[in-house]
Amino acid sequence: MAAMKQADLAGYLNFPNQDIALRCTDVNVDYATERAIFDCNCVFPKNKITALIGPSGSGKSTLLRCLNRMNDGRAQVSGTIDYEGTNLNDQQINVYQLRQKIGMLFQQPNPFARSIYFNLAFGIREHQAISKSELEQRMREVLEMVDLWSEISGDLQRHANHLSGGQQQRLCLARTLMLQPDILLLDEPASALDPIATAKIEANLLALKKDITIIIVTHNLEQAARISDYTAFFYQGYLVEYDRTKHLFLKPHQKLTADYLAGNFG
Ligand SMILES: Nc1ncnc2c1ncn2[C@@H]1O[C@H](COP(=O)(O)OP(=O)(O)OP(=O)(O)O)[C@@H](O)[C@H]1O
Repeated sequence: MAAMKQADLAGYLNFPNQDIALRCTDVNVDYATERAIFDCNCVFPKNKITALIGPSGSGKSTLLRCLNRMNDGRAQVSGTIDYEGTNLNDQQINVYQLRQKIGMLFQQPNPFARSIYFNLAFGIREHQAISKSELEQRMREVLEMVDLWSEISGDLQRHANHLSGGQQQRLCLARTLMLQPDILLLDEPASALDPIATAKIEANLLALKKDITIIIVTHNLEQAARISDYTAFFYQGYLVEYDRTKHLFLKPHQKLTADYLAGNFG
């Protein structure tokens, strides 16, 4: 299989830099025993939601993890990942600072086993000097963004483990937002949640994209169709097709994409 033809991608790769949050050029990722991403060229437009879809093992999470250096120590990444004129694959990059700007949310909610207050305060206090009143103002703002403020009646001392799974995931989202990221990477953030909790996370993401670029790995094709602006379809480590979501879902160019969307394999 060959990587998606440059001609098919040309329109997107030519997006002007000011509209692009991240641009991958010739990215390859090697684990000790296998290559997981082959010659990936793609862009992630600013203030849009891009979904990464594809069958299990197609490389979606591997590529996502390249975008904030989560593959360090586990895989060899080559190629360029341009973020604001810097190659974030450059070993000189301060990864700690990078992850403030490019935050990540995982499949399982993973709050610290402490209060909501601690969860929200911890990261930002590590990164910057902030007064108590500013801190608490920002806590309220992010909890409102994820619709948790009213649900917890403003009780920041409540233990995070006493929240429902969906509330814990929204708390983790709020924790990431405390650092005011430019980009959010989400690896199946709703797959452990029920439909109501999933709908709340999706509504949060749609509201957040006015300020933040969002890249989401999802197995849920309906979710990708509902919330994303662009979709990238991966198969066996290759980017097979990338397009506006409605085009890719309604009129895929590649037979492989059409077969996957039709449920012929997965
Ligand atoms: N830490 C690792 N060490 C070695 N190989 C790995 C590692 N993580 C992933 N792989 C391999 O890389 C390939 C891509 O895996 P990846 O998890 O990126 O796929 P995926 O599309 O996200 O799959 P899923 O949808 O099941 O999460 C697979 O063949 C997988 O076995």
